[in-house]
Amino acid sequence: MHSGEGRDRDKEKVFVEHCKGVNGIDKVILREVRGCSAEVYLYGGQVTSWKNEYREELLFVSSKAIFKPPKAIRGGIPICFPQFGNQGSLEQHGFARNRLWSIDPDPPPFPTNNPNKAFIDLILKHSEEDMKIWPHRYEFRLRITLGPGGDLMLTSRIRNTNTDGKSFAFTFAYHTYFAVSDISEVRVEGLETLDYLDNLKDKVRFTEQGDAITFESEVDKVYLSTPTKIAILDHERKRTFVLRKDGLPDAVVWNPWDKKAKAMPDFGDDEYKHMLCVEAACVEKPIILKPGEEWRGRQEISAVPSSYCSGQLDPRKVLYTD
Ligand SMILES: O=P(O)(O)OC[C@H]1O[C@@H](O)[C@H](O)[C@@H](O)[C@@H]1O
Repeated sequence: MHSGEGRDRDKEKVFVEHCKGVNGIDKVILREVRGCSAEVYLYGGQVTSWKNEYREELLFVSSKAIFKPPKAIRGGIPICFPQFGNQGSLEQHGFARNRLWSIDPDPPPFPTNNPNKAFIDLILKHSEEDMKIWPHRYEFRLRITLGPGGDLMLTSRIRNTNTDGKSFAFTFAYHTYFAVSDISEVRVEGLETLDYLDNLKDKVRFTEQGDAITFESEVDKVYLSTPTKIAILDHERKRTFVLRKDGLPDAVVWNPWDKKAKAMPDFGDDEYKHMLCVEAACVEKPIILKPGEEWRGRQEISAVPSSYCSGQLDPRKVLYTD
């Protein structure tokens, strides 16, 4: 090996480092030059950390999270596939979040002028065991990219590789747990006046009234056909998360509040105060793929100082223009 090649490889390592996480599970750390980073566990293909250039954690992971099959890791960005929630015959939120993913040896081409160096391609495929509960062949490719400005992008490509001519249907979510200072100081913009299914009321359909959404009790709602941008404003920390999505019409908003928190073994009693799930999802109308067809769903999240979004800018402009 030429020493130049070695140096290049060392440089690449700065952007993508393969190591071991909790319980010796394979983990990948993505880093960008300004100091931001993200961590991805191969177990679940799950992002478990996303930090800004000040090394502040932006995602919530429970102090009681269990990093061991069959439990999914409580926090970060679990992938719900091929079933969201309990709408179907599979375990809650499907099985992708508690399977061991692999590094994709043959990732699909992305635009060649892509300046991002901090990315990882993962893949999950049908196994003989899983075909007993979901009788389909598929390839699920997940690219996780940390942009130079610290934005975190997840792109999923799911292909039907059935050889028996059968289509399959699935629902999906990026179950993102945002870290917030105090849930009672948080506001979500972009979902007001929309229809939603209330999971706490037998999935009955309601219309959201009034202004931005705030939190004072348990929430478990699936907002339907939402705009592509949603903002989560954390007043106390003066931070706004902006979520952009593509191919994912719905958005789930979940906070378990005190009673449910106590009932979850892998979640601290008071931790509900410091998290909010806003999930880019496709729940109401399942995606149907014929053999050979591929679906693509993308989520991009960024964290900006709140002054950028609230007051100085018309929130409508932030949410509805690109
Ligand atoms: O405990 P789990 O399986 O990770 O699910 C957490 C929550 O996930 C949300 O997406 C669902 O809407 C809730 O109903 C559910 O309680």
